[in-house]
Amino acid sequence: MSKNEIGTVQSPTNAGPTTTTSSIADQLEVLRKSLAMPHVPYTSGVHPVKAEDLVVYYDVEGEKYASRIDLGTAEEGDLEALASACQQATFGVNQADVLDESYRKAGKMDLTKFAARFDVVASGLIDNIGPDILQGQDADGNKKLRAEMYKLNVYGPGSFFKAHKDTPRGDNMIGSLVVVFPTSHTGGQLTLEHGGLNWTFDSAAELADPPRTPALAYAAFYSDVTHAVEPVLTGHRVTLTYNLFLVDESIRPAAGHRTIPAPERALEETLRTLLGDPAFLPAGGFLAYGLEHQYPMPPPPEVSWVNRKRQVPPSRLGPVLQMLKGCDARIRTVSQRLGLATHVKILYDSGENYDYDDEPGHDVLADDVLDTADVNESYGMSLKDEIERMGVILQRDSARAKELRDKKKYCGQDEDEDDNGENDGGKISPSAIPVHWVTKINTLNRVQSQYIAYGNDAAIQHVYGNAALFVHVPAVGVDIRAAVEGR
Ligand SMILES: O=C(O)CCC(=O)C(=O)O
Ligand SMILES: [Fe+2]
Repeated sequence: MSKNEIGTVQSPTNAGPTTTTSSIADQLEVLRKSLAMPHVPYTSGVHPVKAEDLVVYYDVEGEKYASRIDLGTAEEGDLEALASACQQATFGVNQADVLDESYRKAGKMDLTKFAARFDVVASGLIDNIGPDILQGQDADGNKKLRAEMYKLNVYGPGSFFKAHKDTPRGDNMIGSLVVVFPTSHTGGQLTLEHGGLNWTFDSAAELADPPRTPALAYAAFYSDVTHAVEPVLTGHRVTLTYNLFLVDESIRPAAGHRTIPAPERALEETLRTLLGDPAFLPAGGFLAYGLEHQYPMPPPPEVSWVNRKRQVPPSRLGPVLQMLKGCDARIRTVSQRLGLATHVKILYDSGENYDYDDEPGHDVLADDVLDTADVNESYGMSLKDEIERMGVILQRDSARAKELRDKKKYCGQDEDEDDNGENDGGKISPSAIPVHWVTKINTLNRVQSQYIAYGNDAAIQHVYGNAALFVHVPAVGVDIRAAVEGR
């Protein structure tokens, strides 16, 4: 089954904005209807994990050493051993733990008795369920979902848990998460009820068909959802349960109380000064930085054609921005604090594949690796023109022009003293974006694409680009600059 998302499974039959809502009353009605949309108060699915995530170490009463079970490969005998190391599960009634096998029949292990290798954060599960459970509450970056492991449970044949709501453990508890290991069993479905609607999550069936190991089944639901575990018919159903909390990041002593290290402070101060200077990029532009660290770079994107239009997928460089390290990360952190957007982009020199004197190129900035597979110079296409068409042209500041001059010298090309590389013989487009290169671009994060070059024979050649960090500086007068200037 594909992931079942809160709020998206049931489609509204009686709601949806109308096109001719003229009065406030009409608008309020639309609002009401949208609030009355049936809402699915849980999210569930199957989550792939690493094989070692299925290992659990556990205590056995009277034994000095822990036992180990691999729940990806465990056989009945192994599972029976785990079950017999459990205590009888209780449930909460009026703040007391009650043992009643007519209400709940299952084995439990407290946190002090076992260690599970599965990590709800590192496995990505918490990130997977987060958006469904948070429903945009994290939009301002302040709210986060935190999962606290609670118990390990074993439901052998005939085990069940009748309908209940979980005992809230703290004001900020928002729900529960159940993770079901892929041990072979039937029955043990989780049934859920909320607002008069019912759902069933058959984790055993989800895990078995098609068999997807190593994987875990999971269900996360809000605290006000009544739920039950149907009787297990065969085999053992082994689960980890977690309490889910909504934590307010803004009151954590994180960013606010962090002592800003001197290099970061210095960077921030300089940037502020620059932004406050009306002569600095008055019409806006970029501050550009060579990347200090290496990151995984994507291959050229899969471009498709629909109705003769090139369909370029969204840039895959966004994730790199989340992984920046060291100095690269510092640039982004500081820029972000000043309200400036940072991007990882690819810089191409559109003249790089040519003798520079014949075809002086431009610096071309692209949002992703370029797909030049359709460029065939023997059909009269020019790689240079195509690159310039696929990106935006940047001006070359004096630092960049010098760098190119040095490179040319190094490569043994004739150097024209008058050509400072900046204006490419006056041919640079007036719309070229001004850039200040703060640190030199390098080839640590090089990307390559193929094209067909025209020579004596048409031949496959490569075109290279290099990733760098670009901080967008708005024009003087834009709010961000005004705000920064005012400090
Ligand atoms: O195992 C499940 O699916 C749910 C367990 C449960 O409801 C609980 O432990 O409170
Ligand atoms: Fe429960």
